[in-house]
This record gives sequence, C-alpha cells and structure tokens, in this order.
Amino acid sequence: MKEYNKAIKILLLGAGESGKTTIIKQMKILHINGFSQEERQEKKQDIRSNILEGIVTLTQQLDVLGVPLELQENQAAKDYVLAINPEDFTYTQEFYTYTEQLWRDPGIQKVYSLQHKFQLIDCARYFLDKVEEVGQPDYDPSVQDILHSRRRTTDIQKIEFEVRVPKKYGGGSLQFWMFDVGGQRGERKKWIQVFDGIQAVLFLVSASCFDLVIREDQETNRLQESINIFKSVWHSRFLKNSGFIVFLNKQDILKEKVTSGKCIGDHFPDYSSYRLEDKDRVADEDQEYLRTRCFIREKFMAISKEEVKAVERKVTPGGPLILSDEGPRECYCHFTTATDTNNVRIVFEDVHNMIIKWNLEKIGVPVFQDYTNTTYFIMGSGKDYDYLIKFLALGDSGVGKTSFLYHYTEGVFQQQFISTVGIDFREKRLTHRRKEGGPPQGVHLQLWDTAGQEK
Ligand SMILES: Nc1nc2c(ncn2[C@@H]2O[C@H](COP(=O)(O)OP(=O)(O)OP(=O)(O)O)[C@@H](O)[C@H]2O)c(=O)[nH]1
Ligand SMILES: [Mg+2]
Repeated sequence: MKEYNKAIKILLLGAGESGKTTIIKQMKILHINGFSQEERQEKKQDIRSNILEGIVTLTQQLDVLGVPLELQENQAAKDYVLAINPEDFTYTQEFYTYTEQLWRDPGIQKVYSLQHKFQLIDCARYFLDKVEEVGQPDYDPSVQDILHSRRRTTDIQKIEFEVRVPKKYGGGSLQFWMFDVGGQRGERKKWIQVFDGIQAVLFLVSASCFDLVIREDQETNRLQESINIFKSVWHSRFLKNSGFIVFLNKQDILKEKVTSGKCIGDHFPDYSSYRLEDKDRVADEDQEYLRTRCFIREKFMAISKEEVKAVERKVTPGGPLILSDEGPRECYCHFTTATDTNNVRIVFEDVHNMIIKWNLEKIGVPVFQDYTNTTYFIMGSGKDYDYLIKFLALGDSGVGKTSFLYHYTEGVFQQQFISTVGIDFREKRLTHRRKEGGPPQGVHLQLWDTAGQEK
C-alpha cells in the first residue's frame, strides 16, 4: 500500500488501435531496459501473424471489391492464401514466397489503396514490405519492428519506471506506474477497475482514422468513436481529480493521408468552416495537414472546456492573489507519432513535467502563472489563511518572482531586473472577508522570495 501511494499513476486510455501499447513499448525503450530475448521472440510471433492477417485480408478483398490480379501466374498464390486457416497455421517458406509475390501484384496494391473500405491493421504495409527478411529462419526483430507490431490488448498491464525530476521542481526522481488497457468496446468495461488514484490520463487518439469505421460494428466512424469515449471519461466522476493529456497520435499516417488528397471534410462537414489560426501555422508544413490536425484537436479541446470551474488562476497586474487551491481541470494536447522514439521522448519530457506540476498542486502547492505567462509556484503554509500565511515563490531565474511580489505588496511596478540573492520576504496585511459570512478577519501575508539562479 505504501508503494502504491508513493508512485505516480498514469493510465493510458483510448479506442482500439489508437497506440496505447505502443506508448508502453516506448517507455520500456526510454526508461527500462528495452526488450529481452524472450520478449523479442514473442514479438516475432506477433509480426508473423500481422503478415498473415494483412495478406489474407487483402487477398479476400480482391473478390469483394471486384479487383482482378494483374499477373495470372499469381493465381496459385491467391488460392494458397485463401485456403489458409489462421487458427491452425504453420509458417513455411512457401507462405513467405507466395505472400511476397502477391504483395507485389498491382491488383493487391490497388486493393491496398482502397483500405478505407475494409479493416486492415496499420502495420500491414510495414511488414509486407519486409516479408523476405521476416521469413528468414534467423530473423530477429529490430526495435522498429517491435514498435510496429500489433497485438490487441485484452487485459490490464502495468509497467513501472523512474523519472528524474528537473531541478526547478525540486530534483530527485519519481516512481511512475503506467497502466495499459484494451481499447475495443468489449474491453472498456474493465477500465473502471484502474480509475482509482490516477494522477494523469493519457488519452490516445488515432488522428488518422477520420475515414475509417470501427472493427466492432463496422459502422461507427473511428474518430467519432474516439470523441465519444473521450467525452465519457472526461466527465467520469472517478477521474475528476486526474489531469488529462490527449495524444493526437499517428500524425505520420494523417499527414500522408491528407497530402495524398483525402479530406476530413467528407466525414466531418463542419470542417469546411474551420479556419487555421496564425499561431498554429508551421513554416514549410502542408497547410491542409495543419488545418486537419488542429480541427481534430479542437474537437477534443471543446469537450475539455465544457466544464471549467470558475476559479481564475491567472495573476494579472493589480489583480487579486487567489488563495484557493481548487482550480479548473487541465487538459493538454500533443501531436504524436507513437512509433517514433524521438518524438515520444520529446513529448514525454513535457508530460512528466506536467504531471510533476499537477502532483505538487495536489499536495497543496498552488501553481500560478504570472503576467509574463511563466509558470511558477507560490507555496502556501495551509488553508487556514485567516491568520498568518507564508507563501514561498519558486521558479526559474527571471520569471518575475520579485517583480510580482513587489507589485503585489507595493501596488507599483519596478522596471529593473535585480537578481535575488538568498531569501527575502515582503509583507502585506489584508482584511479577509469570510465566504460563509461573519466578521472579517485580519490576514498577515508573508511572501517569501527566493533566488531562481542555480548557484
Ligand atoms: N504509423 C504509425 N503506426 C502507429 C502509431 N501508433 C501506433 N501505431 C501502430 O498501430 C497499431 C496499433 O497500436 P497499439 O499500440 O497496439 O494500439 P492499442 O491502443 O494498444 O490498441 P488496443 O490494445 O486494441 O486497445 C500497431 O501496429 C502500432 O505499431 C503511429 O503513430 N504511427
Ligand atoms: Mg493495446
């Protein structure tokens, strides 16, 4: 129990195939020791069945979609693949040879280009392109292969790892527990088992799936399903105290889709009136892709704004110092490619800091933003602010701790930047009006200023 309380618990949620397990694999690469020989052997089995599933699906669709094979000599390969029983199959060299032959046939390539009409795993092309290599008896999957392999999650998994805390948040390290769950409809009833005590939910969205329907009913739009799930978990009372970070994942596939001419507006008509804001423009990036990804982000952010508690935290010059530690729930968004370790590393630096910040808030450290929009902490000594309250201003050098405290106590700005050395304090006496009525009480504030520079 003690251990459980110590660790920061992160829960991965999202629809099936959104990339949750891929994030777990990345955490293993980044924070644990990668994959053991035994795990690699296990993944080899998954990769083989990914190839099997890919080629069987594509070959079956030849007839469904009325697309003929272009090369007559591939008929024997087609017959062979259609006769496979995936439940009881031994992988032979013949299988790999036929698969490679079929995959190169322009007929199969035509079917592949129509994949929005049927259900195909995302990694089909990745592995079909390397059938020959996977078919070798001594094939050992690379890290990239493992990241692309697909196996549906059917139980709840947990990994543990440690993350170093940046100096500005106190240094040391923190223990993280990350939970993975299955995202398909039948799996979601298990989610509630892990909702308790979760500090942060990472909600994975397959942003590229705007033109696909879900496997479960072959009818509901995949992106819409994801939006619906997000709405229900965001409003779940069991997750009221959890921070949310949305990963708009599969950006690589989304970009490829949009730049090859697919339009989200064919599935979400409100796209036509959506305009890309200047702040979201990125130099040398395809404008339609940027517009699409921001439109998707807007769909999720709109839900997260549906319920914002009326506590304003932004400290404006001359504005009130807010004493409540109860704040709006925060939801952040990242564009990710879960199969790209470098991308995940960068995104997670932000995520860890976010979580550490939330964690500090939970133990009674309100986090403020100053008027330069830089986040720093003012640490209260407790909720009993009818009497003496001590606040401690922490934050990087130059964020404005001294200016803020000076301005707050003196009511005027001090223009020059004087780096604080050691610890200093300013005082202010106020009359505090009790929320519940009764006589106002005198409050004595002590605002302790600290030096943000490292030395
Ligand atoms: N190209 C690409 N593929 C991705 C990305 N993220 C995940 N995938 C692939 O998508 C497939 C599904 O990913 P998983 O991580 O298994 O999805 P999941 O959310 O765990 O799915 P369930 O376990 O069914 O809930 C795998 O083949 C991944 O390699 C991405 O950003 N880009
Ligand atoms: Mg999974």
